[in-house]
Amino acid sequence: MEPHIIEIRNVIKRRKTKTIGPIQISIPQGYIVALVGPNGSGKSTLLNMMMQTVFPDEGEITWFGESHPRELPVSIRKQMGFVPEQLSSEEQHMTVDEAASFRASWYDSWDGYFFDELLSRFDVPRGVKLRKMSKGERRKFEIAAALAPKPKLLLLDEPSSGLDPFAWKLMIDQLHKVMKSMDTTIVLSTHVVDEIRRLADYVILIHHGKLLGMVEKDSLLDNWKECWIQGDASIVEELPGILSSKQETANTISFITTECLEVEKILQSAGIPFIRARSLELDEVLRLWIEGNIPANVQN
Ligand SMILES: Nc1ncnc2c1ncn2[C@@H]1O[C@H](COP(=O)(O)OP(=O)(O)OP(=O)(O)O)[C@@H](O)[C@H]1O
Repeated sequence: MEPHIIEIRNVIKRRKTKTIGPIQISIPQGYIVALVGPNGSGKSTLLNMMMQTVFPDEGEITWFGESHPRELPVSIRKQMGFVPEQLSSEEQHMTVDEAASFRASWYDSWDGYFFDELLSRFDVPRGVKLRKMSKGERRKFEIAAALAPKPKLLLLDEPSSGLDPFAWKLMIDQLHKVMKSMDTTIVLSTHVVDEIRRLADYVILIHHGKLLGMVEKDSLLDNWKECWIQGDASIVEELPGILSSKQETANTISFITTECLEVEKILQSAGIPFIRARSLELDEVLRLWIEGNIPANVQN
């Protein structure tokens, strides 16, 4: 069985206006997992519970196979990096160099050369206090500082918020690099479809605090397709995962399926070729999933 770096079992967090959970997820080691969902769905709350800056009201979380319901030991925290939604208040009054030496003293694995290289590639001014920086500059500092200790587990809350396109591309490249070279597991919340497409191995979808499931991104893109074949509605009625269909011409019908790989096999054995097939865009898939259409191979 694949090792899991974090396991979340029946976790519930009650907020004033919303309950997040119950949530049950296992994050596989060495992958990038995108946490996706509309505003207020509970992504930041979940990341904060994974970092133990928020405690669940019910359920259990294990890190590297260990449960620490009261306090995460320093030895575990040192293996984790976190870019929260908001910059921590104590660092706001520090310059980049002060904040970096504060973090370097805490993380044994801090790689100062890597940090310096990232800062210069991101073009972050060093002598300025963090609170006086632009939103994007601060974000770039935070990403560089989270990557510098090369953590085993990296939690990123909307990391690209405020980044310009050049910094965004650099961030994507660096996350790939760290993941590959250090076998780092990355969990990131995002609203950016291109970020999910470029980075994620798995997608977790949350809506109104409820977990809708976790699925391999490639399986979503390979299976959720719009297809055109020769035939009529009677053929489509027999196919799995059909969400909708439309008679395009007298003998051409188009349909959307969530199980294209299976559909392809069935049509092949019936000798019916695809005229054309196109993968749905990720945002279309996520919308249809939120509307209650469950992907094949979903884990929940
Ligand atoms: N500290 C808090 N106290 C009370 N309610 C909170 C608190 N933090 C979050 N909430 C509520 O919990 C719900 C989930 O919020 P959360 O920030 O986790 O969502 P999100 O998915 O990260 O949203 P966004 O995409 O807008 O960042 C929201 O309804 C929010 O109002």
